[in-house]
Amino acid sequence: MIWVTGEVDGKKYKEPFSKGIMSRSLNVADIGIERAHEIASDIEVFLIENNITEISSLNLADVVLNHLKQVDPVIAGKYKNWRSLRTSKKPLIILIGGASGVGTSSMAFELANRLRLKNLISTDMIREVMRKIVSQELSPVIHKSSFDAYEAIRTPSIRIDSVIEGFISHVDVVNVGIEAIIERSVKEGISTIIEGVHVVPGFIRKDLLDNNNIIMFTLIVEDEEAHKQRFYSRCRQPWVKRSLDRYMENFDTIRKTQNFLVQQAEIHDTRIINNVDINETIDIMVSDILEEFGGVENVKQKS
Ligand SMILES: Nc1ncnc2c1ncn2[C@@H]1O[C@H](COP(=O)(O)OP(=O)(O)OP(=O)(O)O)[C@@H](O)[C@H]1O
Ligand SMILES: O=C(O)[C@@H](CO)OP(=O)(O)O
Repeated sequence: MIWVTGEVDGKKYKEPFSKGIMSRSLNVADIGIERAHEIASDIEVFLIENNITEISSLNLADVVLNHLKQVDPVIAGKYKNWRSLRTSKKPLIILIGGASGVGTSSMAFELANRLRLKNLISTDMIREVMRKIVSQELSPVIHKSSFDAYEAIRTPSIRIDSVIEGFISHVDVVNVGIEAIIERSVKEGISTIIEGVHVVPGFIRKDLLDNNNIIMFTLIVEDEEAHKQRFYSRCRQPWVKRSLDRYMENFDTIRKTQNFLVQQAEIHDTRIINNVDINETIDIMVSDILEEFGGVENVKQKS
């Protein structure tokens, strides 16, 4: 038996070496699960051949890194960035925005799984709480959806497009909750993913962005038909109660909000991902995160 020792919050731990745990950790570095299993097996063989029956997690990470440097320097760089990120004192805050139906919830869930992050918050849930606190009279827009909030605007529309006017008013209210979640996550030191239509480039307070490990992505579905299919696909899931008709009736305004999000992302230099292939979307986000916060070295894919 090989034992791995470590310390978390001042408490020492000792657990059996597990190839499964190591594979999941390697997979975060964008290695791919099959390759990760192979490398985990190689590491186990190395430990056995060197009669290592107990090793600290930090020394084990060095063993893995030295092995990866021989196997593939690009992967070694990604693993090094991931370790640097994992041991960072600052929590990682990931914000995933996108128009209704583009896949922010699904991608956030996949990313949380890949990065082994436990804190995942939907802006729809933040809005639901706010709807209980803020009355219809005080803020009619919060009681609507992002794409039909314009129907609740009381003040005369001063912008070119009332749909965007309504979207901005709606998001502005939910944004108070988003910033509160960011502040709490930073205060508690908990890495968090926040996802939903209310994550808009340029709407988050600059001091929050500048002082923390925060990265934002804007997901889109470029192709209109593919975007429509997302609503069909979601409504086929038995537990989904949201009616397909409502999204189809409002599809044009949903597309208008997507165009606005793209404009905002371009102005604020936010990564836009055309969310077509789940694995590609996740790989892009993981790669950006490792490069942005791994900090140790920029890892360029082999050409
Ligand atoms: N990259 C993808 N490829 C194929 N299907 C996807 C992809 N991403 C999401 N989907 C599917 O599209 C549907 C909508 O995804 P999801 O509910 O995550 O969208 P959303 O952006 O969270 O929507 P809303 O903001 O309205 O809740 C789901 O059925 C999901 O499985
Ligand atoms: O406001 C919206 O655009 C969507 C986002 O998920 O919420 P709902 O489906 O509740 O309208």
